[in-house]
Amino acid sequence: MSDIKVKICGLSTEETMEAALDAGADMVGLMFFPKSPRHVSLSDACKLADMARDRAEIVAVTVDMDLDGLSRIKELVAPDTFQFHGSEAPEACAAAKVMHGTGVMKAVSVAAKEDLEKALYYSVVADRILFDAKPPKGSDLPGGNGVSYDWSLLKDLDLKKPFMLSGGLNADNVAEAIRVSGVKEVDVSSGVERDKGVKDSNLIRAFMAAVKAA
Ligand SMILES: O=C(O)c1ccccc1NCC(=O)[C@H](O)[C@H](O)COP(=O)(O)O
Repeated sequence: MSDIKVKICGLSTEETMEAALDAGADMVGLMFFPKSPRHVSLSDACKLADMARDRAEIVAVTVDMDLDGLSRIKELVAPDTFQFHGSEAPEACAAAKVMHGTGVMKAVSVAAKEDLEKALYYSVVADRILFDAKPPKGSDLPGGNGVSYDWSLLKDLDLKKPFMLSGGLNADNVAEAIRVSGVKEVDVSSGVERDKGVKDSNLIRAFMAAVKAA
C-alpha cells in the first residue's frame, strides 16, 4: 500500500463526494470559479463540506477572488485550505493565511523546467504547491483541462514544502506519473469524470485503487 496523498478536485454531488471519502481521498476540492463546469453554489458547497469535515481536508479552489468572496466562503463553508489557482501574488497568499486562518495551496502552471522557479517565491508563504499543467491555448479554465506535462521535471525537486502533481492524471497513468516524478502527492479532476464536469464514482474508486497499488 502506498502512502501517496490524493486530492480529488471539483466534486459537486453527494454521491461522488461519498465515493471519494469512502475510497480514502485525503483532500477534496470544491470549485468556486463560475466558468468551471465543476462550479458549486455556496449552499451546495456547505452540504458537501459538511460531509467531508473531519474525514478529509476540505479545499476551496478559487481564481483571483476578491477578499469579500474569500471571506464569504470562509464564513459559510469553513474550508481547511484555500487553493489559489489564478495570478494571486505571494503577498495575497500570505494575507489570506493570516486573515482566514486557513492553509494555502498555490497552483503553479508548468510546461517547461523554467516554470518551476516561480514555486520558490510561493513556497515561502504557501503550505503546499500544486504543479498543474499550463492550460492549452484558448482554454477558459486555468485548471481542470486534462492535459499533462513532462512529469520528470519534478524529479528530485527540493522545495522544502509539500507539493502535488496534477494535470491529465487518470487511473491508467497515475502509477507511471508517480514513478517518473517521485512525487508523494497527486491531484485529479477530469480523469475521474465520464463527461466534462461530471464525476464518476467508479472512476474515483479506480483512481484511488491505482494510487494505492503504485
Ligand atoms: O477544474 C477546474 O474546472 C478548474 C477551474 C479553474 C481553476 C482550477 C480548476 N481546477 C483545479 C484543480 O486542482 C484540478 O484538479 C487540476 O487543474 C487538474 O485537473 P485535471 O487535469 O482535469 O485532472
